[in-house]
Amino acid sequence: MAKPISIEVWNPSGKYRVVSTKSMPGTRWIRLLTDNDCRLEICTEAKTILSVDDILALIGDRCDAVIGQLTEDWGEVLFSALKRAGGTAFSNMAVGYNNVDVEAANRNGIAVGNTPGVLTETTAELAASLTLAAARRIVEADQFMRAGLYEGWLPHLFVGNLLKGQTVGVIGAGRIGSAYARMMIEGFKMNLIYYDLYQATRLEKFVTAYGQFLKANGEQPVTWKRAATMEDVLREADVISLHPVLDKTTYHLINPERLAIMKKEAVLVNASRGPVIDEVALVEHLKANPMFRVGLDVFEDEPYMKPGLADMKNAVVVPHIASASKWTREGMATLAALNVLGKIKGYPVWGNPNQVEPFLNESATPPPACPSIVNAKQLGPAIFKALGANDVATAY
Ligand SMILES: NC(=O)c1ccc[n+]([C@@H]2O[C@H](COP(=O)([O-])OP(=O)(O)OC[C@H]3O[C@@H](n4cnc5c(N)ncnc54)[C@H](O)[C@@H]3O)[C@@H](O)[C@H]2O)c1
Ligand SMILES: O=C(O)[C@H](O)CO
Repeated sequence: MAKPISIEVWNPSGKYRVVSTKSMPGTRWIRLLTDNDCRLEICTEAKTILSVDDILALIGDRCDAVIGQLTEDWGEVLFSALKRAGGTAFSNMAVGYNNVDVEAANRNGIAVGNTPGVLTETTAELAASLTLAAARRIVEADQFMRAGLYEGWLPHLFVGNLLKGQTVGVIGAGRIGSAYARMMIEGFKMNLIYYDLYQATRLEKFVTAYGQFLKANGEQPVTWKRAATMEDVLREADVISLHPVLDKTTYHLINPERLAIMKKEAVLVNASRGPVIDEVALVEHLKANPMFRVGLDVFEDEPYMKPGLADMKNAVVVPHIASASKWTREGMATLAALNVLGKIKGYPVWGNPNQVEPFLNESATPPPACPSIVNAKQLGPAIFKALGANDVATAY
C-alpha cells in the first residue's frame, strides 16, 4: 500500500478535487480555486523532489486536476493514473515542460498547462546578472574580500571584461532570449548576433531603431545579425547566453567541439536547462581556459553539479533561481491554477500565451480562459469545448 502523503486541505467541501504537489507563493491562486468550488489539497511533505509513487498517492482514486513542478517526471504512469481518477488537467508551474511527456498526456486526454510570459523579464534579468557577475568576477572578488585578503588597490586586481561595444550572442531568441538581448543592447550598447530556428523580427526592429537613436545622438550605433549557424554565434560573440527550449535538438548543444571554437575570454551563460550544456566538457574547458567564464543557473543533473565544477573560480553558480522574484512566482502560481481551473470549467484557451497580463491583475476577475495549454491543438475541440467562449478569450 502506498505510503500516506501529508497534505493541507482548503475548502474541504469543494466539488472538484485539485492537488498541488507543492506549496506555491502567494494566496491568490488558492482563492481563485476555492472560490470556484475546488477542494484544494497542497502536499506538505518535507522532501524537495516528489517521486512518481508520491504523486500517485496524491492523485488517489478521484482527482480532477494537478498542479505540478518541473522537478517531477510526468509521463504515462502519472497521466494514466490521473485519467483513471477522472482528471482532465495538469499544469506545470514553469514555462519549460521538458519534464512532461506531452504525447502521454495526449493519449490520456489530459490538458498540459505551462506559465509563459510572467517570468520573461525576471529570467532575463538573472541571465544579465550572471553575465555581469562572470564578466566582472563579482563572486571571486566577494570571496576575496570576505577572506580578508584585500590589502589595497592594485592595477591587476580582478581584471575582467568590458561589455560596451562587444558582441552579445543569443542562442534561442524567443521570449526570454529576446528580453535578455534587449537588456544587454540597451544597457551596455552591445552588438547582437543570434541564432534561432525562427526570425526574431521584433528584436531586429528594436536593435535597428536603437542603433538609429544612438547614431542621431552622435554615438556608435549598435548592430544586429541573424547567424546562419550556431557556430557563427559561438565564434563571433564575446558573451553567449543560452535560451532555447530543451529538446532533442538542443541536448548538449554546447559540446567539446563547440566550446573549442569560442573565444578564449568569452562569457557563457545558461539560464535555460542544464542538459543544453555537456557539463563534463564544460568543466574541462574551464580548467584549460582560466579566462573563459560561465554563469550557470541550471545544471545537467540537478540538484548536483558535475565533479570539479564547484572548484572552478571562473564559474558563477546559482540554484535555478532565474524566475525567483515575488511577483513572478506568485504570477506563475496564478497561471498554473487558472490553467487547470479553466479546463475544469470548460473554458477555451487564451489567444496569446505571450500576453498573460489580464490574468495577473489582482484587482480584476481573470478572463474565462486557460492562459496557456501546450497541447490544446492536439486535444482538439472535442476535449477543449470552446462553447462559443473562444470569442471571449480572444476578444477580451
Ligand atoms: N532558469 C529558469 O528558471 C528558467 C526560467 C524560465 C524559462 N527557462 C527555460 O527557458 C526556456 C525558454 O523560455 P521562453 O519562454 O523564452 O521560450 P520560447 O519558446 O519563447 O523561446 C525558446 C526559443 O528557442 C528556440 N529554439 C528551439 N529549438 C532551437 C534550436 N535547436 N536552436 C536554437 N533555438 C531553438 C525557439 O525557436 C524559441 O524561439 C524554457 O523552455 C525553459 O526551459 C528557464
Ligand atoms: O521553466 C521555468 O519556468 C523555470 O525553469 C522555472 O521558472
